[in-house]
Amino acid sequence: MSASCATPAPGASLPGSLLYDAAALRAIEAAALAHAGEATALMQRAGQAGWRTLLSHWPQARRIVVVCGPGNNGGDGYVLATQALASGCDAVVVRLEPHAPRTEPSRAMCAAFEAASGRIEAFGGALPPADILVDALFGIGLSRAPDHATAALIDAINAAGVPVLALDTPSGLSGDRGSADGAAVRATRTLQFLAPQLGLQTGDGPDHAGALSLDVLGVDAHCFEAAQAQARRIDAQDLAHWLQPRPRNAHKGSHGRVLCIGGDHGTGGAVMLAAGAALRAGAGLVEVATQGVHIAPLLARWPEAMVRRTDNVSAFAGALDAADVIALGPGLGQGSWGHALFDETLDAASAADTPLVLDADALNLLAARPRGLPAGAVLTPHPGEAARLLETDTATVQHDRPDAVRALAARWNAVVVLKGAGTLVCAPGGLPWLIAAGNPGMATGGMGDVLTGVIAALRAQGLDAEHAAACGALLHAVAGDRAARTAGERGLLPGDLIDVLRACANPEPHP
Ligand SMILES: NC(=O)C1=CN([C@@H]2O[C@H](COP(=O)(O)OP(=O)(O)OC[C@H]3O[C@@H](n4cnc5c(N)ncnc54)[C@H](OP(=O)(O)O)[C@@H]3O)[C@@H](O)[C@H]2O)[C@@H](O)CC1
Ligand SMILES: [K+]
Repeated sequence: MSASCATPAPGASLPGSLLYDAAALRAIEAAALAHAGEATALMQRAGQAGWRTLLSHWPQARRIVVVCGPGNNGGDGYVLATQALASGCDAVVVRLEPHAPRTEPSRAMCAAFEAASGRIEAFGGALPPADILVDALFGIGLSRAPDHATAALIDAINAAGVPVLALDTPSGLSGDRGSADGAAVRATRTLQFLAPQLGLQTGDGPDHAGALSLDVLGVDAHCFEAAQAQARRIDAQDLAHWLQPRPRNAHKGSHGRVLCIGGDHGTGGAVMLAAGAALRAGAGLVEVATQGVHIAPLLARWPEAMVRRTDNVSAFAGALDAADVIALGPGLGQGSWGHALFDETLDAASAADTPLVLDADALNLLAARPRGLPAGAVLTPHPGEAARLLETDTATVQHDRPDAVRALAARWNAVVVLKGAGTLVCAPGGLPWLIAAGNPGMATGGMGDVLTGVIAALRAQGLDAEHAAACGALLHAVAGDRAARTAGERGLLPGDLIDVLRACANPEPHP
């Protein structure tokens, strides 16, 4: 294999930024309190940051309704409401009877609000008229699904038809897992405190959190050393880290040879998409092993590809030997043809240690007939395939995507790309990568085939399995966003991504 993309040397700095969970935030908070003293000081800063955020995004708002819960998240809300009053706005706190403040600092902030003649209303089924709602019900202290009365309050927030600013976390959503066990606020914007939470950026997180802001509350940088990160977030800016300009004396052999295997009768388009994506993502040579009936249309679309008919399985042994990377699965099916190709390919790849990218039916076949994989394999399941690979159900995977991707990587000793909103990529025992790009237009048949081709092409160009998977998932998502910018998300096709892949795969180098 060649090296036209760069895998960072061990210890080299990695792109992106870190994401955390509630335990990490507690550790940062403890370090900050040990350093700076009082909890009320941090709460003051949090509420003031909330007020600044509200003012900068909704400067016209005059009627401000703050929904406060019983903990310190509620305390932040009382500070914000007090600030709003001081600025001449009409600020009202709404809360459930059992949600009177329970912590020392939130009691103090509630008392300060009342001392400033702030009004507190008990929620009786309807919220007062508002230009904006502030969600200060629960933050990182959410410990269970909201009960009936709390769910009614959350439903009223979501039904109010005005912008919602959530403090720290949209109430009801787990900032660790990216899922909700019951009712959860759908915010227009969420202002996170201290450090960004992983759960706001994967699964249901983006739909509930809305736009994201962060305020570190003036906490000293060393306080963050105590916190264990849960993921590394990468976005479009980070592509240039891996996709450097090519050396001037490169030749096609420098960029590796990808073999795409799949396309049973009726699903030939899948392997064509994978091959086209591999070509556009920069593979030096792309060969396709498929049913003979697909060869003519494939060559009409991609004359650059080499083809191998596989009506007879033994006919493509030479292609297996020659490949630097094998992409197995697009359109493979689970019939006898697919089974035979699956077995033959895994045997050959294991014997020769050829890097594999497995998708679609290759994953279903693997789940049905578990076997060891050669080192450095990449699996790209959607949540349903992930559930089969973990012998669980899709809801369980989506309930805790970070846990699922770590478990998959450990179970299969492979790099795993768990697709869906906030795609996660994880190597065995590694820190997951969070792909901060992509859009719901990409939830269309064939998008996964494009991803498979992209990852295989990057692997062929010299990235190791983890970096090929992370960079490939990012490149795929960035291409999806670029294609959607032209004419919208609805109706976006995998072929639209392939059309823009080349432009995305050649980012401007960092200065
Ligand atoms: N980290 C920091 O440095 C800073 C943190 N700050 C802020 O503090 C927040 C964390 O505060 P927190 O620990 O008091 O937790 P919080 O989210 O208010 O909720 C806990 C309360 O809710 C209750 N409760 C939970 N679930 C419930 C349910 N389903 N239904 C009903 N009740 C439920 C729970 O009751 P319990 O589980 O104990 O019965 C408890 O009473 C953080 O997100 C940030 O906004 C900033 O002030 C400054 C810097
Ligand atoms: K909240």
